[in-house]
Amino acid sequence: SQSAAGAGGAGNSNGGVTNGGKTTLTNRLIKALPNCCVVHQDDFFKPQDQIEVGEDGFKQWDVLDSLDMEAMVSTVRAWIENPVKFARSHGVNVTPGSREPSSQDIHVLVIEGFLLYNYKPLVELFDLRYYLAVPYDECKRRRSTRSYTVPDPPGLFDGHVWPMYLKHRKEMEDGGRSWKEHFYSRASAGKTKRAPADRKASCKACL
Ligand SMILES: Nc1ncnc2c1ncn2[C@@H]1O[C@H](COP(=O)(O)OP(=O)(O)O)[C@@H](O)[C@H]1O
Ligand SMILES: O=C(O)c1ccc[n+]([C@@H]2O[C@H](COP(=O)([O-])O)[C@@H](O)[C@H]2O)c1
Repeated sequence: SQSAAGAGGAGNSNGGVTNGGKTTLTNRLIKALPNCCVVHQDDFFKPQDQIEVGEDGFKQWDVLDSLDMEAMVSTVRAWIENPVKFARSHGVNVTPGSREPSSQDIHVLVIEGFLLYNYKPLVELFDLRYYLAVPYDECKRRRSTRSYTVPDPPGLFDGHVWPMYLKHRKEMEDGGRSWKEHFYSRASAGKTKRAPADRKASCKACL
C-alpha cells in the first residue's frame, strides 16, 4: 500500500489462538524491523461492565462483540493514511539517522490478536496474514500461568475460551471467499491456475 506520506507500507497480521506466541513474535519483529508499528487487539476490549454473560454463566470475552472492532479498524486506517505520523505519535523512531522521511522508506504495521480473521472490514486491510496455533494441552498449560487484567474464573478455558477458538477457527476456514482461495492461490501459484482476479481483491499478498 502507498501511504499519504509517500512511504511504502505493509500491514502484516499476526493472529491465532490465545497463548500461541503472538505477542512474543510481535515483540521480536518490532526489534528486528525499522519503522515498525504495532496494533494489539487486546487494547480494544470493551470495559468489563459491557461484556455479556452467556447462558453458560461466563462473561463472553472471546467473541467479536467484546471488542470495539470499529475503533481497531480506524486505528489501522490511521496508519495506512500516514505511517510516519502514526509512528511519531506512537513513540516509534522513524528511519534513524535521516531527518526527513524518504519516499523509499518502508513502513511496517504488525497487527496482533486472537480474533483478527473473522471481521471482514479488518481482514480487507491486511497485506500478509499469519496464524499461530498450539495444541489444546499446551494452550491450556500456558493459559493457566497467564494473568490477564481480568483473571480467568475457574472453568473458563474449557467452558468458553477453547470452544470459541474452535468455533472462530472453523468460521475462518469455511469463510466465504477469503481463506481457502487465499491458500489455494498461494500454494498453487505457478503450478495451476490461480483464483479468479475478482476473488483475489481482498488479498494483496496474492496479487
Ligand atoms: N515459541 C515458543 N515456545 C514456547 N513457549 C512460547 C513460545 N512463544 C511464546 N511462548 C510462551 O507462551 C506464553 C504466551 O505467549 P504470548 O506471546 O504472550 O502469546 P499470545 O500473545 O499469543 O497470547 C508465554 O508464556 C510465552 O513465554
Ligand atoms: O486483556 C484483557 O483485558 C482481557 C480481559 C479478559 C479476557 N482476556 C482474554 O484475552 C485473550 C486474548 O488475548 P491473548 O493475548 O491471550 O491472545 C482472550 O482469550 C480473553 O479471554 C483479556
